[in-house]
Amino acid sequence: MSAAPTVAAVLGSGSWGTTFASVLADAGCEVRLWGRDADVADQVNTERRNDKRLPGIELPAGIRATTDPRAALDRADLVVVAVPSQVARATLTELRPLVGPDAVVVSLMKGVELGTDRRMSEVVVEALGIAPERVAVVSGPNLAREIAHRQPTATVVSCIDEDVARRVAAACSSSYFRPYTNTDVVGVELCGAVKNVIALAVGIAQGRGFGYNTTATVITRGLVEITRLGRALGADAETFSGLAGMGDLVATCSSPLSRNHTLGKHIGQGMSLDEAVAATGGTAEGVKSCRSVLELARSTGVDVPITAGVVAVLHEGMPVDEMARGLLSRPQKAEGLSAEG
Ligand SMILES: NC(=O)c1ccc[n+]([C@@H]2O[C@H](COP(=O)([O-])OP(=O)(O)OC[C@H]3O[C@@H](n4cnc5c(N)ncnc54)[C@H](O)[C@@H]3O)[C@@H](O)[C@H]2O)c1
Ligand SMILES: O=P(O)(O)OC[C@H](O)CO
Repeated sequence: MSAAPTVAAVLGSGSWGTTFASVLADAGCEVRLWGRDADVADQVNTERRNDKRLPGIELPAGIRATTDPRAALDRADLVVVAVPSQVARATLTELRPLVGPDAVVVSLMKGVELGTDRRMSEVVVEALGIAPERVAVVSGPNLAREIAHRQPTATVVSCIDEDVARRVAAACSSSYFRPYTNTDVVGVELCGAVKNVIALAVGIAQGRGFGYNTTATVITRGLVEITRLGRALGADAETFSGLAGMGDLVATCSSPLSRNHTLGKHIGQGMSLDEAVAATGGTAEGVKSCRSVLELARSTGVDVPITAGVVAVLHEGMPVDEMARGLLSRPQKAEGLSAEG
C-alpha cells in the first residue's frame, strides 16, 4: 500500500462486503467490488443499490462492481476479503495469481475454518502464499446495516505490523467509522469468531423464553470463555475488554440484525437447524464455526461449556432444556478465568 489514494478490491458482495466498500469509498478510496452475482453487480453500477443484501440503502458513488476478478484486482493495493469463512481458502487459492505482490490483504471474516481450525488470517496467508505482515483483520461492533446507514461506530484494525494496521485504518476512516489499531491479531480474530457462538447461545436462551438475567449470564460467562481460549492461544488480555471483544459481543448478542442471534432464537423457539438457517438468510458463521472453536479449545485444553452446549444443540440433537440443565449443574467453582468452565 502506497501513500497515494488507495485502490481497493473488495471480494464478496454480501452485506458486509458491500457495506465496507461503501466505507472505503466514503473514505476516499477507489473501490472495486467483486462478487459472483451479476444481478448484484449490475444493480450496484446502475442504481447504486444492493437490494439483495442491503434493501433500501443508497450506496456512495465511487464503487465499481464486477463479476470479473481480474478487473477487480488490477492495480489494487488493498484487497479486502468478505466471503463466508468456510469458502475463503478455495476463493483465495483461485484468485492468488491476480493479487499484486505488494498488496495488503484485509480479512473481514469472523470464523474459524472447519477441519483445520485455522483463523481467517492464517487461511489468507496460506492460500495466497504471503507474509503475515501483509495481512490485517478488521473486527468490532460492526452490524453492516447500521454502518450502511452511516450510523457511527468504531472498530479494530489489527496486524502484526503496526504500520500496516495504521495504513489500513487511514484507508477506511470516515466521519461515521472510527478504526483503532492493535497488533493482537490472534485476540481480535478469536473475539470475532467466538462471539458468534455466544450470540447463538443468547438467542437460544431468549427463544426459549428466558429473560435478562439469563442473557447477562451467558454474555458474561461467554466473555470469560472467549478470554480463556484467547489467553491460552497467546492473545493480549486487553483485547477482550475492547471493541473487538466486549464491544462486538454486546452488539451481536443484543441486536435483531445479527444473523447468529436471530438464528439462535429460532432454534430456541423450536425450529430445526435447517429451518432456522432458511429463515435467517445470510451467513451465520457461528453455525459452522462452533465446531471448529470447540475443537480448537479441546486441543488447547480449555473448557468452553457454552460453546459445547451450542454444538450439542445445533449438531447433536440435544434439547435446549438439557443444555440449560447441563450448564447449571456443573460443579461449583470460584468465578474467574481459570482453565475450567
Ligand atoms: N453482515 C455483517 O454485519 C458483518 C459484520 C462484520 C463481519 N461480518 C463477516 O463478514 C463475512 C461475510 O459476511 P456477510 O455478512 O457479507 O455475508 P452475506 O451472507 O451477506 O454475503 C456473503 C457473500 O459471499 C458470497 N459467496 C458465498 N459463497 C461464495 C464463494 N464460494 N465464492 C465467492 N463468493 C461467495 C455470497 O454470494 C454473498 O454475496 C462473514 O465472515 C461475517 O461474519 C459480517
Ligand atoms: O449478523 P452477524 O451475527 O454475523 O453479526 C454481524 C457482525 O459480526 C456484528 O459485528
